[in-house]
Amino acid sequence: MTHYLRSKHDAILIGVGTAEADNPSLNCRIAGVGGYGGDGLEGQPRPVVIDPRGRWQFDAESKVFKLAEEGKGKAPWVFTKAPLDVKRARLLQNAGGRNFVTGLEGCPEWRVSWDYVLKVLDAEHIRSVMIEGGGAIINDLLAPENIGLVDVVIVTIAPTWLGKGGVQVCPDERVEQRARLPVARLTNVKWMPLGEDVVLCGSPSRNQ
Ligand SMILES: NC(=O)C1=CN([C@@H]2O[C@H](COP(=O)(O)OP(=O)(O)OC[C@H]3O[C@@H](n4cnc5c(N)ncnc54)[C@H](O)[C@@H]3O)[C@@H](O)[C@H]2O)C=CC1
Ligand SMILES: Nc1nc(O)c(N)c(N[C@@H]2O[C@H](COP(=O)(O)O)[C@@H](O)[C@H]2O)n1
Repeated sequence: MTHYLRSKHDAILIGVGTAEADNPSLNCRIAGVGGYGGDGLEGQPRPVVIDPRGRWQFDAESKVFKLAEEGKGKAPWVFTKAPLDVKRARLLQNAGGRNFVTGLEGCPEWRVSWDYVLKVLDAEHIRSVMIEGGGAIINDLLAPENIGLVDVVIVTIAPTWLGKGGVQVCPDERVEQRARLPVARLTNVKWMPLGEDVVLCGSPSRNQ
Protein backbone atom coordinates (compact mmCIF):
# COMPACT_ATOMS: atom_id res chain seq x y z
CA MET A 1 0.00 0.00 0.00
CA THR A 2 2.75 2.46 1.00
CA HIS A 3 4.61 1.84 -2.24
CA TYR A 4 1.46 2.05 -4.36
CA LEU A 5 0.72 5.42 -2.73
CA ARG A 6 4.28 6.57 -3.29
CA SER A 7 3.92 5.80 -7.00
CA LYS A 8 0.79 7.98 -7.20
CA HIS A 9 2.34 11.14 -5.72
CA ASP A 10 4.77 13.65 -7.16
CA ALA A 11 6.57 14.02 -3.81
CA ILE A 12 6.96 12.17 -0.52
CA LEU A 13 7.67 14.40 2.46
CA ILE A 14 9.25 13.59 5.83
CA GLY A 15 10.66 15.55 8.76
CA VAL A 16 14.31 15.44 9.77
CA GLY A 17 13.43 13.24 12.78
CA THR A 18 12.42 10.46 10.40
CA ALA A 19 15.41 11.02 8.11
CA GLU A 20 17.75 10.65 11.08
CA ALA A 21 15.92 7.76 12.78
CA ASP A 22 15.27 5.55 9.77
CA ASN A 23 17.70 6.36 6.95
CA PRO A 24 14.67 5.78 4.69
CA SER A 25 14.76 4.92 1.00
CA LEU A 26 11.80 7.14 0.08
CA ASN A 27 11.36 5.50 -3.31
CA CYS A 28 8.77 3.24 -4.88
CA ARG A 29 9.79 -0.37 -5.30
CA ILE A 30 6.77 -1.75 -7.19
CA ALA A 31 7.66 -3.75 -10.32
CA GLY A 32 7.15 -1.60 -13.41
CA VAL A 33 8.06 1.81 -12.03
CA GLY A 34 11.25 3.58 -13.10
CA GLY A 35 14.32 1.75 -11.83
CA TYR A 36 12.29 -1.42 -11.25
CA GLY A 37 11.57 -2.41 -14.83
CA GLY A 38 9.97 0.87 -15.94
CA ASP A 39 11.33 3.80 -17.94
CA GLY A 40 13.63 6.42 -16.41
CA LEU A 41 12.26 7.51 -13.05
CA GLU A 42 8.61 7.27 -14.03
CA GLY A 43 6.44 6.69 -10.96
CA GLN A 44 9.20 7.69 -8.55
CA PRO A 45 8.22 10.45 -6.10
CA ARG A 46 10.55 13.32 -5.24
CA PRO A 47 11.78 12.87 -1.64
CA VAL A 48 11.37 16.09 0.36
CA VAL A 49 13.04 16.45 3.77
CA ILE A 50 12.03 19.26 6.13
CA ASP A 51 15.13 20.13 8.13
CA PRO A 52 15.03 23.74 9.38
CA ARG A 53 18.30 23.55 11.33
CA GLY A 54 20.29 21.40 8.90
CA ARG A 55 20.46 18.43 11.31
CA TRP A 56 20.29 15.65 8.71
CA GLN A 57 23.81 14.22 8.46
CA PHE A 58 23.46 12.55 5.07
CA ASP A 59 26.35 11.29 3.00
CA ALA A 60 26.86 9.29 -0.19
CA GLU A 61 26.02 6.10 1.71
CA SER A 62 22.60 7.33 2.83
CA LYS A 63 19.99 5.10 1.21
CA VAL A 64 18.26 7.86 -0.69
CA PHE A 65 21.56 8.91 -2.31
CA LYS A 66 22.55 5.33 -3.15
CA LEU A 67 19.20 4.76 -4.83
CA ALA A 68 19.47 8.01 -6.80
CA GLU A 69 22.91 6.95 -8.00
CA GLU A 70 21.54 3.54 -9.05
CA GLY A 71 18.67 5.15 -10.98
CA LYS A 72 16.10 3.71 -8.56
CA GLY A 73 14.83 6.94 -7.05
CA LYS A 74 15.05 10.70 -7.21
CA ALA A 75 17.57 12.70 -5.20
CA PRO A 76 16.04 14.63 -2.27
CA TRP A 77 15.01 18.23 -1.96
CA VAL A 78 15.98 19.52 1.48
CA PHE A 79 14.29 22.54 3.08
CA THR A 80 16.53 24.38 5.57
CA LYS A 81 16.51 27.85 7.12
CA ALA A 82 20.16 28.50 6.27
CA PRO A 83 22.24 27.02 3.43
CA LEU A 84 23.75 23.58 4.04
CA ASP A 85 27.52 23.36 4.54
CA VAL A 86 29.61 23.05 1.39
CA LYS A 87 30.18 19.29 1.67
CA ARG A 88 26.51 18.38 1.95
CA ALA A 89 25.45 21.04 -0.57
CA ARG A 90 27.88 19.62 -3.15
CA LEU A 91 26.76 16.03 -2.56
CA LEU A 92 23.14 17.08 -2.89
CA GLN A 93 23.78 19.02 -6.09
CA ASN A 94 25.89 16.27 -7.68
CA ALA A 95 23.14 13.76 -6.97
CA GLY A 96 20.52 15.97 -8.64
CA GLY A 97 18.90 17.15 -5.42
CA ARG A 98 18.33 20.70 -4.20
CA ASN A 99 18.56 22.76 -1.03
CA PHE A 100 15.68 25.23 -0.62
CA VAL A 101 16.61 27.89 1.89
CA THR A 102 13.56 29.34 3.56
CA GLY A 103 15.17 32.04 5.70
CA LEU A 104 13.54 32.77 9.05
CA GLU A 105 10.10 33.46 7.48
CA GLY A 106 8.70 34.66 10.78
CA CYS A 107 8.38 31.34 12.60
CA PRO A 108 10.49 29.56 15.23
CA GLU A 109 13.91 28.27 14.15
CA TRP A 110 12.84 24.61 14.53
CA ARG A 111 9.93 24.76 12.10
CA VAL A 112 9.02 25.77 8.57
CA SER A 113 5.73 27.23 7.46
CA TRP A 114 3.65 24.92 5.30
CA ASP A 115 2.53 27.89 3.27
CA TYR A 116 6.13 28.50 2.21
CA VAL A 117 6.93 24.83 1.51
CA LEU A 118 3.77 24.22 -0.51
CA LYS A 119 4.25 27.39 -2.55
CA VAL A 120 7.80 26.32 -3.45
CA LEU A 121 6.66 22.81 -4.36
CA ASP A 122 3.83 24.21 -6.45
CA ALA A 123 6.28 26.48 -8.30
CA GLU A 124 8.37 23.38 -8.98
CA HIS A 125 5.33 21.66 -10.55
CA ILE A 126 4.76 19.27 -7.65
CA ARG A 127 0.99 18.67 -7.69
CA SER A 128 0.57 16.05 -4.95
CA VAL A 129 2.50 15.42 -1.76
CA MET A 130 2.36 12.29 0.37
CA ILE A 131 3.24 13.21 3.95
CA GLU A 132 4.83 10.05 5.31
CA GLY A 133 5.83 11.28 8.76
CA GLY A 134 6.98 11.42 11.37
CA GLY A 135 4.90 12.25 14.41
CA ALA A 136 5.79 15.92 14.77
CA ILE A 137 5.15 16.70 11.12
CA ILE A 138 1.83 14.83 11.04
CA ASN A 139 0.62 16.34 14.33
CA ASP A 140 1.40 19.82 13.04
CA LEU A 141 -0.53 19.21 9.83
CA LEU A 142 -3.49 17.81 11.76
CA ALA A 143 -3.65 20.96 13.93
CA PRO A 144 -6.70 23.18 13.31
CA GLU A 145 -4.67 25.92 11.61
CA ASN A 146 -3.19 23.48 9.07
CA ILE A 147 -5.81 20.78 8.62
CA GLY A 148 -7.29 22.68 5.66
CA LEU A 149 -4.12 21.78 3.75
CA VAL A 150 -4.80 18.06 4.08
CA ASP A 151 -7.00 16.35 1.49
CA VAL A 152 -6.94 12.75 2.70
CA VAL A 153 -5.68 10.85 5.73
CA ILE A 154 -4.67 7.21 5.24
CA VAL A 155 -3.99 5.00 8.25
CA THR A 156 -2.66 1.45 7.98
CA ILE A 157 -3.44 -0.77 10.95
CA ALA A 158 -1.12 -3.76 11.15
CA PRO A 159 -1.37 -6.64 13.64
CA THR A 160 1.73 -5.72 15.58
CA TRP A 161 2.59 -4.01 18.86
CA LEU A 162 4.67 -0.91 18.25
CA GLY A 163 6.27 -0.88 21.69
CA LYS A 164 6.43 1.60 24.52
CA GLY A 165 7.52 5.14 23.89
CA GLY A 166 6.33 5.01 20.27
CA VAL A 167 5.53 8.02 18.14
CA GLN A 168 2.25 9.60 19.18
CA VAL A 169 0.02 10.87 16.39
CA CYS A 170 -2.91 12.97 17.52
CA PRO A 171 -3.77 16.63 16.96
CA ASP A 172 -3.68 18.95 19.96
CA GLU A 173 -6.96 19.24 21.83
CA ARG A 174 -9.06 22.24 20.88
CA VAL A 175 -10.33 24.69 23.46
CA GLU A 176 -12.78 27.42 22.49
CA GLN A 177 -14.39 29.76 25.03
CA ARG A 178 -12.89 27.56 27.75
CA ALA A 179 -14.73 24.49 26.44
CA ARG A 180 -12.80 21.43 25.32
CA LEU A 181 -13.93 20.45 21.84
CA PRO A 182 -13.63 16.98 20.39
CA VAL A 183 -10.76 16.50 17.99
CA ALA A 184 -12.10 16.74 14.43
CA ARG A 185 -13.26 13.46 12.91
CA LEU A 186 -12.62 12.12 9.44
CA THR A 187 -15.52 11.98 6.99
CA ASN A 188 -16.23 9.88 3.88
CA VAL A 189 -14.44 7.08 5.65
CA LYS A 190 -13.61 3.83 3.90
CA TRP A 191 -12.09 0.71 5.47
CA MET A 192 -10.32 -1.80 3.28
CA PRO A 193 -8.78 -5.12 4.35
CA LEU A 194 -5.43 -5.63 2.66
CA GLY A 195 -3.66 -8.88 3.51
CA GLU A 196 -3.19 -8.91 7.28
CA ASP A 197 -3.67 -5.14 7.49
CA VAL A 198 -6.66 -2.85 7.41
CA VAL A 199 -6.43 0.49 5.64
CA LEU A 200 -8.56 3.43 6.73
CA CYS A 201 -9.02 6.33 4.38
CA GLY A 202 -10.96 9.52 5.12
CA SER A 203 -11.10 13.27 4.62
CA PRO A 204 -10.70 15.79 7.44
CA SER A 205 -14.05 17.26 8.38
CA ARG A 206 -14.18 20.93 7.33
CA ASN A 207 -16.87 22.01 9.76
CA GLN A 208 -15.97 20.64 13.21
N1 LIG B 1 4.87 4.29 11.09
C1 LIG B 1 4.96 5.22 10.19
O1 LIG B 1 4.17 5.26 9.26
C2 LIG B 1 6.02 6.25 10.29
C3 LIG B 1 6.77 6.39 11.44
N2 LIG B 1 7.77 7.32 11.50
C4 LIG B 1 8.55 7.42 12.73
O2 LIG B 1 8.48 8.73 13.26
C5 LIG B 1 9.66 8.98 14.03
C6 LIG B 1 10.15 10.39 13.77
O3 LIG B 1 9.16 11.30 14.17
P1 LIG B 1 9.57 12.67 14.86
O4 LIG B 1 10.70 12.43 15.79
O5 LIG B 1 8.33 13.27 15.40
O6 LIG B 1 10.22 13.51 13.68
P2 LIG B 1 9.64 14.12 12.32
O7 LIG B 1 10.08 13.23 11.22
O8 LIG B 1 8.20 14.46 12.42
O9 LIG B 1 10.51 15.45 12.20
C7 LIG B 1 10.38 16.43 13.19
C8 LIG B 1 11.25 17.62 12.91
O10 LIG B 1 10.72 18.35 11.83
C9 LIG B 1 11.03 19.70 12.01
N3 LIG B 1 9.90 20.56 11.57
C10 LIG B 1 9.98 21.52 10.65
N4 LIG B 1 8.83 22.14 10.46
C11 LIG B 1 7.95 21.56 11.30
C12 LIG B 1 6.59 21.78 11.54
N5 LIG B 1 5.88 22.72 10.88
N6 LIG B 1 6.00 21.01 12.46
C13 LIG B 1 6.69 20.03 13.10
N7 LIG B 1 8.01 19.78 12.91
C14 LIG B 1 8.64 20.55 12.01
C15 LIG B 1 11.34 19.94 13.46
O11 LIG B 1 12.63 20.50 13.51
C16 LIG B 1 11.30 18.57 14.08
O12 LIG B 1 12.45 18.31 14.84
C17 LIG B 1 10.67 7.93 13.64
O13 LIG B 1 10.85 7.08 14.73
C18 LIG B 1 10.01 7.21 12.47
O14 LIG B 1 10.33 5.85 12.46
C19 LIG B 1 8.03 8.13 10.44
C20 LIG B 1 7.32 8.04 9.27
C21 LIG B 1 6.22 7.10 9.12
N1 LIG C 1 6.06 0.49 8.75
C1 LIG C 1 5.69 1.54 7.98
N2 LIG C 1 4.50 1.45 7.36
C2 LIG C 1 4.10 2.47 6.62
O1 LIG C 1 2.89 2.39 6.02
C3 LIG C 1 4.91 3.60 6.47
N3 LIG C 1 4.50 4.65 5.70
C4 LIG C 1 6.15 3.62 7.13
N4 LIG C 1 6.86 4.72 6.98
C5 LIG C 1 8.21 4.92 6.96
O2 LIG C 1 8.81 4.26 5.88
C6 LIG C 1 10.18 4.49 5.97
C7 LIG C 1 10.98 3.30 5.55
O3 LIG C 1 10.63 2.99 4.26
P1 LIG C 1 11.60 3.22 3.03
O4 LIG C 1 12.95 2.80 3.47
O5 LIG C 1 11.55 4.66 2.68
O6 LIG C 1 10.99 2.40 1.96
C8 LIG C 1 10.45 4.84 7.38
O7 LIG C 1 10.74 6.22 7.48
C9 LIG C 1 9.13 4.53 8.09
O8 LIG C 1 9.06 5.18 9.27
N5 LIG C 1 6.52 2.58 7.90
